[in-house]
Amino acid sequence: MGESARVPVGIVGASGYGGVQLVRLLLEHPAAELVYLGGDSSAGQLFSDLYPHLGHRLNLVIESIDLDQIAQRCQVVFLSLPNGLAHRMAPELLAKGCKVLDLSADYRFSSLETYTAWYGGERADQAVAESAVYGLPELYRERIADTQLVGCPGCYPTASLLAIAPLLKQGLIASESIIIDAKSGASGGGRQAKTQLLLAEADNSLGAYGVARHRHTPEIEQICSDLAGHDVLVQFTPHLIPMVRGILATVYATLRDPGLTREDLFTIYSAFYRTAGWVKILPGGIYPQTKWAAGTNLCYISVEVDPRTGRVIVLSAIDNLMKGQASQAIQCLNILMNWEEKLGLPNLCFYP
Ligand SMILES: NC(=O)C1=CN([C@@H]2O[C@H](COP(=O)(O)OP(=O)(O)OC[C@H]3O[C@@H](n4cnc5c(N)ncnc54)[C@H](OP(=O)(O)O)[C@@H]3O)[C@@H](O)[C@H]2O)C=CC1
Ligand SMILES: CC(=O)N[C@@H](CCC(=O)OP(=O)(O)O)C(=O)O
Repeated sequence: MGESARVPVGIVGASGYGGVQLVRLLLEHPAAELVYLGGDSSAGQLFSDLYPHLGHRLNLVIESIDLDQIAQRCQVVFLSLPNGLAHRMAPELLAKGCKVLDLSADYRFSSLETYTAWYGGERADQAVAESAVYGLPELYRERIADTQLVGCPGCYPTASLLAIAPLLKQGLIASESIIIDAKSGASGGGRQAKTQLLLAEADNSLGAYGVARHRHTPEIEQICSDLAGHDVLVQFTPHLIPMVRGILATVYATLRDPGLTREDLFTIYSAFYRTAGWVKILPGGIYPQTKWAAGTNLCYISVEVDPRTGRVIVLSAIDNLMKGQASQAIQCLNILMNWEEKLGLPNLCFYP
């Protein structure tokens, strides 16, 4: 593909953790050209002053937000902002012809009533929200290819939904029995200063948070309900673990047929994800480690059965900043633009 054929792309919220991952990936992307970086408190600064290790590749200044300017210069815009901001920008960018990929929660919900019940704020863009497609390619690839607005999933929902989708889609579990126990590294909380994410608070410790009320619960439930064809509630408990990157979700559910074996489920999962190059189903007895996914767009899954309890146990590991956020958004970009889905996406972890 020639240099002139590259599609101009911008990132609003470039200084954050999602932003810098997008920058890193787009600099290596053969079909996209990074032409615009936007921000708030970082506006006016050279991106390389914030992230000097990328200075040899990038000489862009972070600009304050001017939607006219962005739409004139960019064909595709990533919004990597705190929740509650994208909905003030996306409708205008869409009206001006841009394709938009929102990494926040603003466009993950088809019902704004659900969104505002969990996230608060006022919304008047129900029609735009309904036009958005949930950006989990393994489940909604065809719809992503056909939209102008992608609501990219949260990190815990990505790990959890990939773990549970084959079971729900094929009616293999009692849908009211789903329990998700998940652990995340501290980068899940973003780059802004938060006391609980200080090294002295988070190191040498493991604790749950958001118990029975985390905002990813309704997001997981929305997609589970879509897969099952009826309303599904889940029990979801996240934990903060003293590491930087990675999520491990352990999902428990009761099998409708307690005679199903680990080998049966390995076959079912392998078939379900046969066209999904980023989901790796591990052979029996091998359980995923978060570090295997670090820096990649991969999701490692293993499925186990406990014949004593009749439960299935699914383990799912991703990098929260990659498959859980930025690289999944690039995967969606590739689909949206009708490019090869693997363009610009790393598939080898950087740990030994
Ligand atoms: N971290 C993760 O693992 C995941 C995060 N997400 C979601 O992705 C989004 C981005 O997350 P993350 O990168 O972690 O967040 P960060 O806190 O690291 O970054 C937030 C970015 O938003 C910018 N920003 C804040 N307010 C404004 C504003 N008023 N106008 C323009 N820019 C603004 C900041 O710019 P400046 O520095 O210039 O003020 C910064 O670049 C969030 O919605 C998050 O919930 C989704 C999946 C995983
Ligand atoms: C460790 C940590 O704090 N994780 C974040 C994950 C946030 C995320 O994935 O983003 P959205 O808010 O866009 O859904 C949390 O639990 O809120």
